[in-house]
Amino acid sequence: MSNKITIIGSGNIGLSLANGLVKKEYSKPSDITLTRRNLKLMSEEVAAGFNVSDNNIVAIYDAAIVVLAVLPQQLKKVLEEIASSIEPEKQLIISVVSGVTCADIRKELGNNVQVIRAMPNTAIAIGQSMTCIASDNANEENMKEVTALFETVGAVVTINEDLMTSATALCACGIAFFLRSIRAASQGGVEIGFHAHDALKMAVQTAKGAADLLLISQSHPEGEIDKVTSPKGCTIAGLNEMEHNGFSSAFIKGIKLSALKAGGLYKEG
Ligand SMILES: NC(=O)C1=CN([C@@H]2O[C@H](COP(=O)(O)OP(=O)(O)OC[C@H]3O[C@@H](n4cnc5c(N)ncnc54)[C@H](O)[C@@H]3O)[C@@H](O)[C@H]2O)C=CC1
Ligand SMILES: O=C(O)[C@@H]1CCC=N1
Repeated sequence: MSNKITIIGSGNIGLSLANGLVKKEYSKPSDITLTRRNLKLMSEEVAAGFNVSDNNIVAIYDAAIVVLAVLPQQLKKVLEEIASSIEPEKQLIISVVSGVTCADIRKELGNNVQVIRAMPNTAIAIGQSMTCIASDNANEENMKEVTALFETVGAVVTINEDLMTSATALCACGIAFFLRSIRAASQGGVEIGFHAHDALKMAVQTAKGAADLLLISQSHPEGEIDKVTSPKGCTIAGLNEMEHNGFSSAFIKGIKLSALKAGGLYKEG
């Protein structure tokens, strides 16, 4: 397989992916082509050594991997544009577009094209993504290649394609949910006496410590919570107050709604 990658759609996730692959030395910037309709917005990427193009057909010409990273409502136009230029025996499609199945993509690109769906999150830019991948027709070699690609920029789990919208909600949207909870913690910190900058730093490190406790010790959140909640103590008082106000319930409901929405985006237009 050649090492050329073309990313169609250089927005938030397309650029995060490109930057992550370069940062972790999976690719050189010169092996990645980024496409966007308005190239005036790509001066930073040009300076970083990426190839840029506003012509998707030219941009995929010698790519081994074509990554689709446009919005669901922008995808049909892109697929129609590149359909006759894709070379199924030489090129693999990776789609990070939410709510669009491998079969939907093959409907436009042809049945012999191998398509792998990937759902990363924006932490891919710093090599810390949780990426779920799925395919209904890719061969083992391509699945291994794509697993290796995403493993250089975070953790990878292979799932059934019908769980892809759930993965979108839990992992891709999830970045925003955890960020908002860190922001809320820092706002609480300001109310109890810290300057905003210090409160945010303290909240971020505390969140990182909580995540690392689970990752490194392989423990369960409730087991770790039990270690913090002293009898009649201040932690259980705060935690129960949050639960009385629907903390877990709000999180669960948000994830369920995001999953519903993620599944419907392509059809809604
Ligand atoms: N932002 C995120 O955290 C994640 C997004 N996704 C998925 O990735 C896709 C992109 O999302 P974002 O990056 O957030 O959106 P975005 O709006 O930031 O990026 C889309 C990019 O595609 C470009 N574009 C539109 N039409 C084009 C065309 N015909 N040719 C070339 N470029 C074109 C736009 O100019 C824009 O730069 C969506 O389908 C989304 O569901 C998946 C995982 C995480
Ligand atoms: O909000 C969205 O629709 C995209 C998909 C997952 C993360 N961002």
